[in-house]
Amino acid sequence: MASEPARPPEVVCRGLTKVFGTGPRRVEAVAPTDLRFAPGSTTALVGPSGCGKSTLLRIVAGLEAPTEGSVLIAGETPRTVSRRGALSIAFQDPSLLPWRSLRSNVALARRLARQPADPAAVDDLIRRVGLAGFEDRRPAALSGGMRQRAAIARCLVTLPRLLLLDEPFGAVDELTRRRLNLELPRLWEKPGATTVLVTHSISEAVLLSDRILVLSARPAAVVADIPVPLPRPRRADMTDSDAFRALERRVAGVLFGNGGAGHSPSDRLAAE
Ligand SMILES: Nc1ncnc2c1ncn2[C@@H]1O[C@H](COP(=O)(O)OP(=O)(O)OP(=O)(O)O)[C@@H](O)[C@H]1O
Repeated sequence: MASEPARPPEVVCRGLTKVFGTGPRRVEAVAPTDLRFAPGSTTALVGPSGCGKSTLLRIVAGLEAPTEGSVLIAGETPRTVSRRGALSIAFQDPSLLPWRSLRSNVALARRLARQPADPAAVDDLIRRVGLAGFEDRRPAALSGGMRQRAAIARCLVTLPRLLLLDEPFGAVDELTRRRLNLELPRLWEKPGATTVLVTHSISEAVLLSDRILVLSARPAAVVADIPVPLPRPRRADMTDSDAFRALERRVAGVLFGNGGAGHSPSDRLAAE
């Protein structure tokens, strides 16, 4: 990649709240919340379905205004950081432009971030996500797992300092998901981005993160802040270790309130 990336930022959220609608349609999505994400760390947000995880992530991304409170990314607003491509967000639905090739979809991210074209960086990233040879294919000619890789490549091509991932591997089968969980984090861990990830999978949260924030049912509030002191890079065999299993049980215990008994760690968090 051409230029040396800047240091990953600290993210500070103060007194965030989010209320949608008014009167009978009023939905309180985020309770007053203070959050701090350390530079270069990966934090997973887990919580019951509909609790406000995506809303929180969208506020950090500047896509949604908080009702109250503020987000500062190394002292700047999300919009300022986003405008120069230093913040990227990936959604469960990769939303690639269907009429453009894979290469053109990835290259477009740099143009939108007003960064100079860098065809070599685009092709390098496509190769690193395992899609070499598919550069000229349109999204419809790629599998679901390939589209998710493409979306990650599109996110990373601007060298974001803050990476926000909303269920980025949610739409692929379990086997592909496990492979992507092991392969793709290396791409953003090496250059060092501050990363916040929303996931429904407890084992994915443990595998990917340095810290897991467990959120309550709506409105989202942090009910547990759990460090994940497993060495990096994470490897497939770690998921069988006692330390890994103990972390899964701890997260499940907070989520399900019974020590995690009766729930497999890969349970989708469907409780409302
Ligand atoms: N634009 C909106 N207008 C009104 N209500 C909204 C809007 N966006 C989200 N909500 C509501 O806010 C609440 C939190 O939604 P959010 O998508 O943040 O939850 P989530 O935890 O990410 O859910 P899931 O785990 O199912 O993806 C939900 O009740 C949702 O219906």
